[in-house]
Amino acid sequence: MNLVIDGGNTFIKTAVFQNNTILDKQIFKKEEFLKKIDQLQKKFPEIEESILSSVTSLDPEVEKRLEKAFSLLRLDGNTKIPFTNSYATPQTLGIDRIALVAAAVNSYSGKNVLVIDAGTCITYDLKTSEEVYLGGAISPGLEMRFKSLHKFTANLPLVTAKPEPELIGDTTESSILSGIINGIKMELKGTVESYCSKFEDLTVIFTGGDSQILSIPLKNSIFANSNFLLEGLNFILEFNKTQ
Ligand SMILES: Nc1ncnc2c1ncn2[C@@H]1O[C@H](COP(=O)(O)OP(=O)(O)O)[C@@H](O)[C@H]1O
Ligand SMILES: CC(C)(COP(=O)(O)O)[C@@H](O)C(=O)NCCC(=O)O
Ligand SMILES: [K+]
Repeated sequence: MNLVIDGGNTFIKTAVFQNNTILDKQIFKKEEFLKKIDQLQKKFPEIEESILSSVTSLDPEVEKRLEKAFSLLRLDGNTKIPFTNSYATPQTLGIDRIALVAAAVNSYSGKNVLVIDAGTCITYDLKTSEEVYLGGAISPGLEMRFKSLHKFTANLPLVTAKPEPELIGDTTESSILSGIINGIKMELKGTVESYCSKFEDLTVIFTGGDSQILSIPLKNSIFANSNFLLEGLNFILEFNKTQ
């Protein structure tokens, strides 16, 4: 039984896997981490291995607790991975993006895949049909855009996201909702189109905490998968057991 941990810039996500099936999934803030580890250890005493991917620094006590409770694989730039990483600066590559590409290898090997993860940032990652990771893009996430409009202007309010805003906003709030949510959707559609024109038979995976509210029409080659990064971490953990 495996415990996989995805430490993002906003939330920690964990999943317990048994034979590639998720038995439990949690999403929580960093401050709750220690309590959550104890709860998971009690609920799933059969957990033996764990993998940690964090894009931010964690409380050293957390890592100590994880190492004590389960054998811990820390995902970093040196971890063995099931694909060729041709990113020019592998040492600065977000390890969350490594996990997303591993998930693409696991579920769609032999295919060109674009993985879009809408969280604190929106990341775009391209894996070729030959299992080579080329890179992609990093764009400000949904909340970041609301916060930046508020923080970097004199009078704009901090608006809370609402689904499906009208194209033409006729109030300050609806103008901001349209500019941000419709703007991101147009970014998503335009980016998918650009990648589709460069890579034939492209599979697109849409994931991340904001993928629901930012959902775009899922054509036959676009799939939503809220557990994609967690699946990628489990695949890397299983892959390293065979190395
Ligand atoms: N349970 C939740 N509570 C609050 N916000 C959530 C929740 N699930 C998803 N979200 C949305 O997901 C976003 C964070 O997505 P996530 O992929 O976890 O980010 P990251 O991986 O960068 O930490 C938040 O900005 C929020 O809009
Ligand atoms: C871009 C990210 C902050 C995304 O993190 P997230 O939205 O999952 O919190 C993370 O992938 C990162 O820190 N990347 C480092 C720069 C790079 O990938 O080139
Ligand atoms: K992300």
